[in-house]
Amino acid sequence: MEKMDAFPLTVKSSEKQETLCIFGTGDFGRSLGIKMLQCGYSIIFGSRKPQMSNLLPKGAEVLNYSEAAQKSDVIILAIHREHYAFLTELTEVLSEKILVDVSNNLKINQYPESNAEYLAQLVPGAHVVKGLNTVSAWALQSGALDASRQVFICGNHSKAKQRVMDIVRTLGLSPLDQGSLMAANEIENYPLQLFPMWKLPFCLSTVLFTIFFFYCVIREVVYTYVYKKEDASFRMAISIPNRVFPLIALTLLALVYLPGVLAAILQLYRGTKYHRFPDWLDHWMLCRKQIGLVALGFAFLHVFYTLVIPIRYSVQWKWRNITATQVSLRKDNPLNTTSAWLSDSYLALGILGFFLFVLLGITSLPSVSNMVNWREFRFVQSKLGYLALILCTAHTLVFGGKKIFNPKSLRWYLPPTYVIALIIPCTVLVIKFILMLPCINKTLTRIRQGWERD
Ligand SMILES: Cc1cc2nc3c(=O)[nH]c(=O)nc-3n(C[C@H](O)[C@H](O)[C@H](O)COP(=O)(O)OP(=O)(O)OC[C@H]3O[C@@H](n4cnc5c(N)ncnc54)[C@H](O)[C@@H]3O)c2cc1C
Ligand SMILES: NC(=O)C1=CN([C@@H]2O[C@H](COP(=O)(O)OP(=O)(O)OC[C@H]3O[C@@H](n4cnc5c(N)ncnc54)[C@H](OP(=O)(O)O)[C@@H]3O)[C@@H](O)[C@H]2O)C=CC1
Ligand code: HEM
Ligand SMILES: [Fe+3]
Repeated sequence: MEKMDAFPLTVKSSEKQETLCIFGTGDFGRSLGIKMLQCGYSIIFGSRKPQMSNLLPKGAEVLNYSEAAQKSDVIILAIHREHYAFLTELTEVLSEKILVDVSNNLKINQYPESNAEYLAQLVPGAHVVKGLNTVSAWALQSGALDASRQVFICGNHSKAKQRVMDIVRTLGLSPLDQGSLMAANEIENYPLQLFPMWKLPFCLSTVLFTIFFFYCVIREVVYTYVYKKEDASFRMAISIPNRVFPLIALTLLALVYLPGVLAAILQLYRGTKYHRFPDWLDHWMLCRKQIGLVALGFAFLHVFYTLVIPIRYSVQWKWRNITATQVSLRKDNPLNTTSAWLSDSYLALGILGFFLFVLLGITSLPSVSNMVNWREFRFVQSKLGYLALILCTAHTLVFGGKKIFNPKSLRWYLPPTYVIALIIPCTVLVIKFILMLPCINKTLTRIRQGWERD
């Protein structure tokens, strides 16, 4: 029985002794060679100085470029684009071979054409396939492929592409076919991007934080010092952040839903949905998820900063003083039911708004969004998202209460932060409300179904 089990295995592994050729004995060539040897391929390196090459994996053969190329019909070029020129001398040997371009550049759009297209021009007889540029030499060697196992592949020759995708799969990675060599440019730019969708929300919150932090310092620390000669600088640790964080959370949440209403206005104005949106609106629409998640982060900060209010020394000191004063003056202080109602309502609105906010965050996790269909996802993201925006806006409105319109709350003409926090959310909600009026909504729906004015 044992022999029967072992038999098919040996056949399979001997079948797999496919020979692959790697040009270049640098970091990437070596790491790839080791990985491929481990996966059962036999490897032949091509090098300028085959005798000089040490540090190469055991079991690999090293020849000069032209000899190595003859040994295999798949050649992986682990060479920088700048050094491709010598390949023109090898056109004859390389004709009809599969050339895998793994190269990256230092900058986005560094050259007019992609490296892979340049290679295809240099060696017209070969089948060029782009791929593997998104895995790092280090990750291949250490086996720590935690970041991403996806490998984008493109090429004009479909058999060549299939062959490379099989190799990628054997290495334990997941190939993703991106189409013809025209996609190479995008594949080469991909590893050069640093969180492109997170840039806007990140910059936006940094700018908002800086501006409003200083705004509050002026209103609450400098103003207090000038008029009351009191040092309120300790407010910079908790009180002021707890004005700025919710302000950013609410503003960013409104900015998630603002592009949707702007798009609707634009569609109504143009009377068609078949015109492209301007680039800025397009980009804004595409990073709404990221803006929303950053907003959620700030909402969490607000909630945690709010939780510690009762245990802060300055707050306890204030309460003790009020109590002591009341005792010494023998003044009693009956419960004001209206204040109790207002205070409880704004807290309840905040908690419910936060709950929906978190729900939105949870449904954006891939494992959750994969479980719901498109309609359900839109329902949560759009309807419940608006509800979250309404609740959070109401939370702030009720918290501000009558003070919002009271000129006494201005300090040096500067309104309190909650007034500023309400501007964009209220604008979005008012426009959304107008867009939902039956006559406007009907036209919008028709436009979105393809109807055109005139
Ligand atoms: C915490 C959090 C997490 C988030 N996670 C995600 C996420 O994972 N993924 C994500 O995409 N967004 C996410 N967002 C962003 C946001 O919730 C969604 O973009 C939301 O769908 C925007 O709602 P909207 O009503 O403005 O949608 P819009 O896309 O503006 O749509 C408005 C209405 O118009 C219709 N419509 C729009 N365009 C067309 C068209 N071309 N043709 C026909 N009908 C059209 C829609 O059906 C909809 O009824 C998240 C937000 C937050 C706060
Ligand atoms: N390092 C990484 O993590 C990754 C690298 N890549 C890509 O892989 C390719 C190789 O990268 P890497 O291994 O890091 O680079 P190295 O500089 O370490 O290696 C390049 C190799 O190219 C060969 N070569 C051929 N002609 C020349 C020449 N004229 N001048 C210099 N070298 C030449 C050399 O091999 P020999 O001496 O044997 O001839 C050299 O070792 C690049 O295109 C890179 O963008 C892609 C993904 C990740
Ligand atoms: C568990 C949920 C929440 C609780 C308990 C809560 C509680 C509070 C409290 C106590 C204040 C008053 C702070 C002060 O006295 O300085 C406040 C203010 C505020 N909250 Fe919340 N909140 C919650 C969720 C949210 C959410 C989700 C948002 C918006 C996205 C939000 C936006 C605001 C805003 C804008 C202010 C005004 C800040 C200022 O200018 O002083 N809150 N909240
Ligand atoms: Fe061919």
